Amino acid sequence: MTTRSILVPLLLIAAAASVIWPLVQPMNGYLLNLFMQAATYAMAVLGLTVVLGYAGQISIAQAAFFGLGAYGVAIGTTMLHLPFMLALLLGVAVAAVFGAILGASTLKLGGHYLAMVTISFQQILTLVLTNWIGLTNGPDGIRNIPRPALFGISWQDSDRYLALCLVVLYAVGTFVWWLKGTKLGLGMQAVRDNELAAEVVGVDTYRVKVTAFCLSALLGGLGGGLFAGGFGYISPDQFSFGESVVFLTMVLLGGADAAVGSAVGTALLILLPEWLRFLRGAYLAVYGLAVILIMVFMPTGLWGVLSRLFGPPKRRDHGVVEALSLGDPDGEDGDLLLEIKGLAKHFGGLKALDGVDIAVERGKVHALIGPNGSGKTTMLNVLSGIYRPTRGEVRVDGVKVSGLPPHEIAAAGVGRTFQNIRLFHSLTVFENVVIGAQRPRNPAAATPDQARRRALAALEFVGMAGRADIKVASLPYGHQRLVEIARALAGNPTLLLLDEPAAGLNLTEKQELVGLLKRLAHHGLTLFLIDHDMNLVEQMADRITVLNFGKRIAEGTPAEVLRHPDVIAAYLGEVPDHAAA
Ligand SMILES: Nc1ncnc2c1ncn2[C@@H]1O[C@H](COP(=O)(O)OP(=O)(O)OP(=O)(O)O)[C@@H](O)[C@H]1O
Repeated sequence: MTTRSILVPLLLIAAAASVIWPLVQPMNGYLLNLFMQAATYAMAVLGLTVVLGYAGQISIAQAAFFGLGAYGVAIGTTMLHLPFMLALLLGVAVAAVFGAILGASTLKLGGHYLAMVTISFQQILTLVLTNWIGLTNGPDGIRNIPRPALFGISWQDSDRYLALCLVVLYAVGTFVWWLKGTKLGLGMQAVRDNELAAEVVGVDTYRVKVTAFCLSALLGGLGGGLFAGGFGYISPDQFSFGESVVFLTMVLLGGADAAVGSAVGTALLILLPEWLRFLRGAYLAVYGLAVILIMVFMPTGLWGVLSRLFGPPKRRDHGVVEALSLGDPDGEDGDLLLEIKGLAKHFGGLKALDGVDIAVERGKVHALIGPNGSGKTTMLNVLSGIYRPTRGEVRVDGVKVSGLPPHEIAAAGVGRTFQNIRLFHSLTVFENVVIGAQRPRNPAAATPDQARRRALAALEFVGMAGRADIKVASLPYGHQRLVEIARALAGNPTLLLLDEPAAGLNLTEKQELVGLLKRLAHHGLTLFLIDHDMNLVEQMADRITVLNFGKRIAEGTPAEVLRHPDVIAAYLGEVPDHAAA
């Protein structure tokens, strides 16, 4: 029996006991307040687990959303005379709508914009709560907020109301814990670990970030609404910038990427001031020092450290490994799969691609070569949607994809790997590949179960199924390269773009890679690859296109191209006679 298998029932028993306890043994007012605050705060902190822990987006306005929920309940019950549950719904909806507007308007920008905007929003909300006296009663706050009558039971009694809050908290905690393993949750973690790679494997990163932010605001609103009912009185100072920092500290202290971490962090930051009260004047300094020390020495939070003590998670039984279906069963070999016409990409005055035409037949291996800086990676970035072309058109299977965002190009069946491997480093090998399998419109993975089976089949194909439950960051470089290829294959691409797949591999690894690529070609998958290793290119390619200074200078079979005088000149840095003439 593992420590983990003991821990889960223990947590369940503790949760059930904490709900039953206030019902059978009334608590004194001090303890009730402490527990009420912890339970409602923990809901808001769980919201931060979603937005910060899972999706990696910094929000410093959780107290504002908590306040919106609280004022929703306060105004709804005392001024609009709505039933408590309707007022709670109102508060939660207002918080979620503000979350959606704020997220949708800032998350396109990326970087630290969200943090900056949330700080401003937090400050503005505090000002509105303080100064819009007609609605909020200003600094005096709102009193006599009632509690609900639900299921024919009155929850006026504080012990009962606490039990209700705890039930809601555990439901929220279970939801947040469950969310982590869902398609959406894995998408959030992919965004957090590597946003560009997430887009390229088909995650609509903008939608995922806005959803995470909106969910976080909603949970903040829910916590705030129940807080208002719990204390019966609210005022603007309870929802200030300082409180947002407290929420943020709670989630970081507990461990941002686990639901249990939020509970641990909240409990600690609410209890710590009580435990340190005997220090009187020195209390704040010791409190601050304790928080700083925990953060410095436990960057993954208290739960991160504790969960490591329980040992690595059990290896999961992923079931029977299926054979990986590859290629396009509906397509005819020899059809044009990829058509690139007059493609140009300019960076200011630099013409990285300058009117390139390439046609790739279905089921063939097409290589793109050229000296350094000739535009190869730019071509792959345009094909996968990372760059919008300046001019020209790209069609895959007859469908125009140029100008689409990367996740839509992935959905059209274009997979890719990167020269500098881009994996989701904090996830396991299996999770990385499942995210690949979950790309939109993947015919081989319509359900979560099919996606898992597809991921396992892809891992088996590249020889990594035995390492499925290992954290990808702990793998050697060559294996990480294989996982990246498996992630692309799991998405069932009709066209696979490989950006220097042999880069950084030793000789043995290169030979294994050639074997793998040959198996892919044998299965009829169309490959479009860049590599500097001419040996690999010659072994693999049916046709080669050569770029120089963003222009196509040659195309043909390997034998034709590698003898071409312009190609030899481009690689040797000479100007061919006819060009000089
Ligand atoms: N984002 C960018 N902004 C400005 N210039 C860029 C950008 N990306 C690429 N370039 C320029 O475009 C040209 C082509 O670069 P690219 O990386 O596509 O070449 P490459 O053939 O892949 O080179 P290598 O073989 O060294 O990887 C280079 O001059 C490069 O400096």
